[in-house]
Amino acid sequence: MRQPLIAGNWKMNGSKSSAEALLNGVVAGSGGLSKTEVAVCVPFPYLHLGEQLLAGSSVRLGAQNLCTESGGAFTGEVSGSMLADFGCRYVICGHSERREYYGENEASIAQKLTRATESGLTPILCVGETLQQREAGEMEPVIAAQIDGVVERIGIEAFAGIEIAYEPVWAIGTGKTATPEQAQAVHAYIRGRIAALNGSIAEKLRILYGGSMKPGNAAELLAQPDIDGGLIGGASLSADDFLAICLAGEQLAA
Ligand SMILES: O=C[C@H](O)COP(=O)(O)O
Repeated sequence: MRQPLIAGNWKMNGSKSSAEALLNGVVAGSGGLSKTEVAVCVPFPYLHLGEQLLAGSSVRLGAQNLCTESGGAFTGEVSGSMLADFGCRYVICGHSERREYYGENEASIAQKLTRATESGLTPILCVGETLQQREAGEMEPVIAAQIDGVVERIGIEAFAGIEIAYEPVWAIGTGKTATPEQAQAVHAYIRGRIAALNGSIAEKLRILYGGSMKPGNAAELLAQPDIDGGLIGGASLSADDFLAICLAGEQLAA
């Protein structure tokens, strides 16, 4: 069985004091978790705080983006090696908000995945369809293109060091969650697509679900055979809610 990964994506939320309280709350409440991996992907300015407050705990630190380049004259950008320098384990790549608002596409996402792995980080590659695409019956081709566009650039072997998050855009921050059956079907589709290229990588690949996962629906989503964790937005801003989701993962992994 794949070890569940519950990763919080704080997005652009918080302040120094709320970040400190949230990090302390997650550390305090996660001490008893041994079967579930827990991570928090914080805004760049709070990485140093995260590095300090997560030290000595099992909670991993992550970031939400990185530059396509490894260093140099790229004003405003942050490199993979800088993230690693602050103790990051994970970095989110290709989140739908970055695809929509910042023009990220398979070419730039593939570069980011390469920069991340070169720096010793584990990328969390986000894929997912919009409501319009789902209703038009284009869900599978959209997801296939998002995966294939990366695979053809970086090779399937790179997926041995990558996590995937399936995030239906229509479920992000909307309170609408994919049903466990809907999510499982897409997760199985993603795993099958990878398995067609490399069965052993597909078997080990963790595919997280993201999209209004909350304490009330986490257990039934995480119980699905191809759902290996969650990428949690809104609910990760409350230590209690986030820890309740982590506990759901822990109980299922037991
Ligand atoms: O990265 C996290 C996802 O965008 C899910 O966000 P949400 O839990 O607020 O729907």
